[in-house]
Amino acid sequence: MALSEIILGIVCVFAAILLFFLISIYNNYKKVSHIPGAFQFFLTFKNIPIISPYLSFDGHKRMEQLVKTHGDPKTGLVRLSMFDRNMVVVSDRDMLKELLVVKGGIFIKSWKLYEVFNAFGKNILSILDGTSDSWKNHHKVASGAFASKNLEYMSRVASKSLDLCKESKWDGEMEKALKEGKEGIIIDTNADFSDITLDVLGKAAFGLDFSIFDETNPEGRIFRKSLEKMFTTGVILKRFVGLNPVLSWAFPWACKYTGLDKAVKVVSDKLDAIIAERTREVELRGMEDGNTSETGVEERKDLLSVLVEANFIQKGILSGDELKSDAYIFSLAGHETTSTTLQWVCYELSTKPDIQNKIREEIDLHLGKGVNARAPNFDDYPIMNYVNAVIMETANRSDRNWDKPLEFIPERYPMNAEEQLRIQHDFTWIPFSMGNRKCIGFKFAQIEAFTILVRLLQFYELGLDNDESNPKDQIVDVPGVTVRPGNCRIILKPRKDL
Ligand code: HEM
Repeated sequence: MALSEIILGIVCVFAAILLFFLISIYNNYKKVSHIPGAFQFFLTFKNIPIISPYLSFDGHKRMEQLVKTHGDPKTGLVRLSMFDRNMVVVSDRDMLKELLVVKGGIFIKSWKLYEVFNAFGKNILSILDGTSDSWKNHHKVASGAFASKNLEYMSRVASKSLDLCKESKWDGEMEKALKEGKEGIIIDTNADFSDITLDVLGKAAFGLDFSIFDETNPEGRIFRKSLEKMFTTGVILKRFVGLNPVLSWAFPWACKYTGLDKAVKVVSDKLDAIIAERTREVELRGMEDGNTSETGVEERKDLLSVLVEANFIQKGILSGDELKSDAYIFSLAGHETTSTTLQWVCYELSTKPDIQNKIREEIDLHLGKGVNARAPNFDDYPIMNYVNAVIMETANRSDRNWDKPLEFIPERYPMNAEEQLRIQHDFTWIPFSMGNRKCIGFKFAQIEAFTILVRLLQFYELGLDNDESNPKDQIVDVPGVTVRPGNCRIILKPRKDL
């Protein structure tokens, strides 16, 4: 075959692909042509010179900019073509209410997005229709699981997890740094908060020690590694191979080759064993309609145990496999999200010493200072409103609901727990979504972030090592399930006032 024929063949293939894309975009455009607002193209390639500003809207800042510059002037609506489907960006409070509450039964979730979470079958997150009996059953049982006894237990675990990271990692590094005349240590916020929140998750969600800060529980470590493989390799393979009409034949082979098969088996077997054990225990305790009989079996408070118990109280409306799938999704939904929130809070506080001092004053006032200080707990959460306002402010970025949205003003929130809760239900603050598909773990996440942050600030002052006036040293958005701060070097310094 002549070279010219090969080149012609390649050109034809590329032309066919391009034509396919253009037809897909046109077909998709027809579906949303009646919606106002700009129609933009979305690609995640960030570094294509000249065209990347028009093709990449991945970070939250870029998305905000897009809504502002190209959104429908009245509502902020923007339509994005994702080539194989459309995305409509909605940021208007009334519209969100319409979508998530009034017409929540019509706007069901997208199959393509949520199928990747069905490693063990459908679960509370991946059931598309929030009005279906199946979702209602999952929700009924899961709501019972996020009970105060679990949250109270989790906050004790969270405080200890911070201590464990401090003792096993930061203390040693700090001693060395101080000896060398440095004022503190630079921490890897992504790795360290990920470790802390994963430690919390293992203990408070499964009653398992993942052995993150020591080597004492090899079984826990294997489980954790397998879980992480499912979160990363598993989700990516399913999305780009398993659900790809052209490549799906290679999915079983890819699972075997990457070791995903083994990881899924480890997680599945362990969750089955825990669920069977906890079911036996609940039956032994004779739980029914919330009454506990005295049988001597100690009551467990981790999420999975409380989930099994809630299912028992609901007369077993979920099967063992459904419980397993919910447990898996709790671990996926509840890990990176909280870690990311903490990373952004630390970044904000490290650049705002006044707010950091104010938050610490509230902490010291309630928990004492120095050797007399006690660790935070569940009961402190509704009292320390400034800490919560700082966390809420970090997660808030909507100029359709707030004045000066890009300025960091925790004082914009009411300083009492009831009022803070009210604005979490009226669409002025929506990081956990709204309506019946609102994050079921929102209180778990808020109390966890609260506890870890308070404990951290009891020991340290936070500073930023980046020189933000240098464009090359600025914090960048790293997109993932959530957007985390990249290139962020937080300095921990021992508190001078202790
Ligand atoms: C800062 C931390 C968190 C944020 C910002 C967050 C945010 C969200 C959002 C926006 C949704 C709606 C997603 C969708 O419908 O596709 C959601 C759903 C969900 N979240 Fe969270 N979440 C956080 C922490 C947690 C934690 C700690 C857990 C569990 C331990 C959890 C469990 C869930 C579950 C099970 C759902 C599905 C609820 C349903 O569809 O009925 N989340 N979360």
